[in-house]
Amino acid sequence: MLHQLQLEQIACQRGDKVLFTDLSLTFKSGDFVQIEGHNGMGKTSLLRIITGLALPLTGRVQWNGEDISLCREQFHTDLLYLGHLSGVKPELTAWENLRFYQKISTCEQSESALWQALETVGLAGREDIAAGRLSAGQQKRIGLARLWLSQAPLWILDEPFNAIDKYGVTVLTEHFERHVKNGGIVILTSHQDVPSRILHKVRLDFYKFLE
Ligand SMILES: Nc1ncnc2c1ncn2[C@@H]1O[C@H](COP(=O)(O)OP(=O)(O)OP(=O)(O)O)[C@@H](O)[C@H]1O
Repeated sequence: MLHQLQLEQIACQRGDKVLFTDLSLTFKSGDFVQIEGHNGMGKTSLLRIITGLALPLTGRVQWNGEDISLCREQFHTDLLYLGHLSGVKPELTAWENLRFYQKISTCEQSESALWQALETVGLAGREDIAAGRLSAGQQKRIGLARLWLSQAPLWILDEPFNAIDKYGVTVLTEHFERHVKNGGIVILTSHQDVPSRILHKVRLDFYKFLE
């Protein structure tokens, strides 16, 4: 199935400040997109609007032709959002964190897939240590391991490469490319260069609100 995410004339306000206006974009199956912009430009705010976690000042977000507020359940089945903190619970081990994710989402449910995901992100052998006692990069990898379990077509990722080493960035990027080649959509923010030839960039500065 082909998917489409459409942003129509989005304006975003945080506090008393309008960050950007008139943002209209369409993302389709096969799109791998990086949202670019300086610190504080509104990248995280935009991702939160796209996921439905925040409301735009004006405009609307549509998933497969329907407003996301009207197809909430389907949209959340189709979406994997990893925010800055990736939702990792520090008191649970890597294994328990992923098991919890399997329980609460429509994703690959088998235990062998869980072990494979841990192995792929380099956490095999550390699966029984509480996440809070792992390094920042290892904690980040627990969150990212979900990308190897997820069956959601739409991946929205806020700074997925933060704290990830160079080899990890390559492995992740290849995984994103595979996902979009299989009909998925990947939208991410990153302050570092993403080593992909199929990546498109959207500069948020172009939509900056000018007072
Ligand atoms: N809870 C909040 N209340 C009011 N203003 C906020 C809040 N959170 C963020 N902001 C402001 O909104 C603006 C955009 O923040 P946002 O986190 O979306 O930027 P960003 O582009 O993702 O930044 P960075 O590159 O530093 O991660 C910033 O100026 C910030 O101060």
